[in-house]
Amino acid sequence: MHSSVIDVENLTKIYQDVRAVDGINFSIKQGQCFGLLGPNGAGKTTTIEIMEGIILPTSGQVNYYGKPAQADIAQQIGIQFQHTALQDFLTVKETLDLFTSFYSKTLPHQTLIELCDLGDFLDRDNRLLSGGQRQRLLLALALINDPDIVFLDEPTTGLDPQARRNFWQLIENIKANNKTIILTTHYMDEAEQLCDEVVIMDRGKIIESGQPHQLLNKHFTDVFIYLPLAQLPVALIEQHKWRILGERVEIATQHVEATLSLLIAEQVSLEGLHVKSANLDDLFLKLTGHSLRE
Ligand SMILES: Nc1ncnc2c1ncn2[C@@H]1O[C@H](COP(=O)(O)OP(=O)(O)OP(=O)(O)O)[C@@H](O)[C@H]1O
Repeated sequence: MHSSVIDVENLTKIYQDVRAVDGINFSIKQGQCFGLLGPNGAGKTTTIEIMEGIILPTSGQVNYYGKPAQADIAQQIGIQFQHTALQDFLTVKETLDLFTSFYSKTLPHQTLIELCDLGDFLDRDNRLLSGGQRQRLLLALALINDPDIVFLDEPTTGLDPQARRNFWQLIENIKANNKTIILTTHYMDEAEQLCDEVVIMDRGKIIESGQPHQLLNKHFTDVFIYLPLAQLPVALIEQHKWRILGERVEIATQHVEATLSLLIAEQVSLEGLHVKSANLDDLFLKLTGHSLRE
């Protein structure tokens, strides 16, 4: 059996003078949540639309289970698009009925309702759904044909923090069913929470790839300790990199325990102390020199 579900090989897409995707390669394994990250215009949507068979590449190819994707790939995958128009004047339940009629093989409605937590608003008109409810319905529609591979294109953009976290739980539920998930997102906390592996794209190229925590360990050795400025620990700053940020001092250390022990030995108050490791936002900034949300 072929070990990866999807192999993207030397994929390139050129629009007039724009190399939207520029010779990228990656593989996705069964059951992984795979993140495609990058700023606006990096080439993420173009890449997943080629993978979904919606647009053709200029060169290169996408293999599913070791073979070039066939024309009927849409029947085997599930897609949650960024901007799906839902039919007005239909309820959530009627929308499930409508989409069920498009496929020969479908999941029972009760399974979809439980998996995507639709029970509270089944009889509500699509136009009256909150942002989070709408995304949950769109997720159910992406799962309706019980696909093994699910594409989620920025599924939590525009949701409030609570709705985002609720949605993450649904994605975890889908992962637990051994589905392979391809996720694009602007939110680095989301990628860190959900993705087993990520590729970071910029200007059509992959600039880094791997497991989020491996990437962070590879690129960052320092952990940051923050203290109120009034507690500026003189003994400590002699031995560490540090800088003042407004009302706080930031101390960089590679040995958190030793640094904290030193603080305690110096009888520095730990009131208001905060410890932070680098995250994928920091990594992106380091790799590209600009922030992901610019
Ligand atoms: N149909 C098209 N014709 C011409 N240029 C295009 C077309 N589609 C995309 N592009 C260009 O290709 C580049 C990559 O776009 P793409 O939408 O894939 O980026 P993205 O990473 O998905 O961005 P976003 O996060 O904003 O969705 C951009 O410079 C974009 O302007």
